[in-house]
Amino acid sequence: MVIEVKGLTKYYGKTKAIENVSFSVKEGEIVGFVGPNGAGKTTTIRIILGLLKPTSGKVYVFGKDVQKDYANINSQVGYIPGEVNYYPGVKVKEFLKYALRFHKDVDRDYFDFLCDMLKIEMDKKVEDLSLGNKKKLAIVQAFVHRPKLYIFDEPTNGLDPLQKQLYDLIRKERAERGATFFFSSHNLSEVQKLCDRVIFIRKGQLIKEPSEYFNMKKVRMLSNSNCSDLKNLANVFNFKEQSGMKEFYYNGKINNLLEKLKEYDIEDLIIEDVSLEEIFEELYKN
Ligand SMILES: Nc1ncnc2c1ncn2[C@@H]1O[C@H](COP(=O)(O)OP(=O)(O)OP(=O)(O)O)[C@@H](O)[C@H]1O
Repeated sequence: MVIEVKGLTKYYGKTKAIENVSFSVKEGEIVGFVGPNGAGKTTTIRIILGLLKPTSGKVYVFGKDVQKDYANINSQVGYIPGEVNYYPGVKVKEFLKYALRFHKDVDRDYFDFLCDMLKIEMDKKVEDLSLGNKKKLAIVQAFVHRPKLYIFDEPTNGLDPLQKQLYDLIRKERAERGATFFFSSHNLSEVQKLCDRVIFIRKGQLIKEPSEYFNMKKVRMLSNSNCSDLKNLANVFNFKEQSGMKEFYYNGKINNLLEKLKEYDIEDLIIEDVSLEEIFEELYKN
């Protein structure tokens, strides 16, 4: 395992931020960490990086305890924080020169490649950069030493054009070097495009086994039959009916559903995939 989080709990004074959070991330995986504002994503990420102490629980990165060994571990991690703040009065090129000094043996060709790809404007002052361009500097910082593990806290935050560039880089690093990625987002469609797996967090606790919802279908049918016993079919959720239009979610075997539907006189039927957003909303509602 590249990341192992075991029973993490963190209180800020009396405020409980996360409670008994456990999960792991394997080598070469791209894992999304998704939850609404205040769910506990940043807290979890900061503990994984050794920047915050948990109230209880343990985190192992590359098999090492982050509380004891974070300096060693962090040299193999690329991190993009949620908020990027830089010293004012410095030019981009000066800042990057300084940032590179933290790493041994930086591959200059790869550095040039990153700066070209992201169209970094070397002669601008850091404080004059737009938020998107500041984030680009954070991306260069995170990727330049080609670490084995990347941890990002809301890396693109609604910055659409940047998202594509970042995702291209992520795919390249995984394909060429088997790198591992763990990143938080509240944008589910963003995560859906890229991740092998998503871990959901809400009010400081993981939502168990959300993957079972990934095959959820939305069924809409027009029928004047009385279909109210559909509510009792296994794996039917949120059955709603308005005049002849019936709508529900279904999470079971399609054959079982079709078998049941034969009992009704149906004028029209649509069975479609449900977006992660919608699944998420349904999960949260319940
Ligand atoms: N330094 C702090 N002191 C007190 N409470 C805090 C502190 N940092 C976070 N919290 C609280 O802990 C909870 C989890 O916050 P956290 O920032 O980890 O969530 P998040 O999922 O990253 O949210 P967001 O997406 O809004 O950044 C929230 O209730 C937040 O108000």
